[in-house]
Amino acid sequence: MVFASLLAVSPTYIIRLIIDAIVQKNLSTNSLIEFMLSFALIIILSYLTEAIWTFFLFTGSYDLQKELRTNLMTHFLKMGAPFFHRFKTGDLITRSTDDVNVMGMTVGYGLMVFLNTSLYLTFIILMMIVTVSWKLTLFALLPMPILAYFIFKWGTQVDAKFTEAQNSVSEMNSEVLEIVDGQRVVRAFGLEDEMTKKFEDKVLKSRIQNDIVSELDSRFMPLITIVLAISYIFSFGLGSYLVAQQQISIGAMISFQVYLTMIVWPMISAGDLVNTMQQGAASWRRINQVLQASDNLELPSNCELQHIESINFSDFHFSYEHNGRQILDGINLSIKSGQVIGIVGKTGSGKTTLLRQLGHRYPYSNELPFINGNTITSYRTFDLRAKIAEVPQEHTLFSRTIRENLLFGDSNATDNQLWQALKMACLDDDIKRMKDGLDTLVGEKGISLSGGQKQRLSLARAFLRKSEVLILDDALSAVDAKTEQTIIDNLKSKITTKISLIVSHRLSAVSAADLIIVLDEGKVTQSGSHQALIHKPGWYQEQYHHQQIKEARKFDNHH
Ligand SMILES: Nc1ncnc2c1ncn2[C@@H]1O[C@H](COP(=O)(O)OP(=O)(O)OP(=O)(O)O)[C@@H](O)[C@H]1O
Repeated sequence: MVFASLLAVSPTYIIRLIIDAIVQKNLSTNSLIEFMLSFALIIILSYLTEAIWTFFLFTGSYDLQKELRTNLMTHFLKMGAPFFHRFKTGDLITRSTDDVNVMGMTVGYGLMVFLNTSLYLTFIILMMIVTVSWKLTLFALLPMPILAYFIFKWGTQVDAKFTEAQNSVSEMNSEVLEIVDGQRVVRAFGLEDEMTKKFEDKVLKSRIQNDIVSELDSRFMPLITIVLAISYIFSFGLGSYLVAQQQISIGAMISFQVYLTMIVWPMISAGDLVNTMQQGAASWRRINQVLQASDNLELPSNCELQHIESINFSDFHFSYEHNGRQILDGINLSIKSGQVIGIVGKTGSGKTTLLRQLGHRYPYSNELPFINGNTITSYRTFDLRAKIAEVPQEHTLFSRTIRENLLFGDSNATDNQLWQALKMACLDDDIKRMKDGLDTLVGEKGISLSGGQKQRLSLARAFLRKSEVLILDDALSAVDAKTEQTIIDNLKSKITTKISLIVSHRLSAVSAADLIIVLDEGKVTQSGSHQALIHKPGWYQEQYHHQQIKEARKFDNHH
């Protein structure tokens, strides 16, 4: 790098030697050829040294990008729900792509410009002082502090404005994801124009923010040109005077002007560098903000959880936000190994929340659930999650084959085991009918499967997990009553899971449970077996009659 900068400033010195030789009339053909050959050698060496160090610098920048992206992904995979409430998906995508690119640019291009500019400038100024005149150099550099002042002033503004611009890109990306994700609803409700308008507003906002950054950026170059023009005038005046006074040669004076011309590029780069560095600082803060963010679920406990024998909730309260509305309000529930528990109740009564908190999805409020008589937090979170298989309301399927989706449940499962799980979830016949069988691609989020098929695939995946606790959160809502019954029977007879928790709006799904609890506004209002509950006045009985009438009507309509 030092060598490259030295090479870059040396041709001007050769020019000076040639001019002085011409003026002194002692330029021989041989020395002219020597000068020319030196020029050629310098050009070749300059090319080689620059190419080599630029390559290494940019390789380093790509390494940094790789490292950052891997760190971000590892962090995302460790984080729980509160983290994803704080950062939207579009925002996380922007930070792991755009901001990482800016960081790479800062380290690669920025460092290159920084080293190049500072070394190059130092050498040019040294050459001005040593080979021409320190007085002339000082005089020529007098206007530079003005430049430094403005570069610093505008540079700090770039940081703030670029952060805003990146935030607006994050917002825009989140909007794209949401619209693409919900495009069916958008079309079904005829909201295309409205959504387009909303999106245009976001794009416009992002554009305005980026325009502000560009406007700040565009101020640097004209200022540098003006400051350098002043330097030219100063140095030309004093330079001519020094030549007239015979203090410096004409060659020295001309080479000084060439040095000044050479300063233009590093000065412009310096302006650009400030801009790049400020953008890099803003992006680094945005990346670091995500890397430092926690979901507040990390616990110091190190106790190994070997088996789950019992689960207890004792006067358990919970709210999502600190001091927020009580979602679970004094739950008492004892579950023993071998039991199937049904959880029913009005929508929004806290069923999903209760199941989530069994897996420590959100930070606990005050009380903690107990596993085997010990507080849940005394066990390693990893162990706890490994023992629980969950089929949530909103199933997640990956844009891969049916086989690959199933293997998420157990990566070592044989095809035979996959078929067994599919059979238990009553999906085997559907898959057999598909041309590619287990190798059928399910499309993004399982788009090529029906609602019921998606549910049953998630179910089969959970069956493969060989967990000790199986949670079905309204996981059978999209299958017909007969299939539902077969699945529930399989669950009771064929699956080795010790504890099953079934949330359902259809009472038939929980009728075979050992214990059913009815939740209402976070409280257990009724509990008992299906038989006991249908004979007790209350929500369960009302719901049972209501659903029976509905089933009877459906039956009549069919016949
Ligand atoms: N992540 C969350 N942050 C804040 N509040 C939430 C969150 N999830 C659910 N809630 C609130 O908690 C309450 C209980 O929701 P929950 O999903 O547990 O009910 P549910 O009984 O499972 O409902 P459904 O039968 O409709 O699925 C609701 O009022 C809901 O608005």
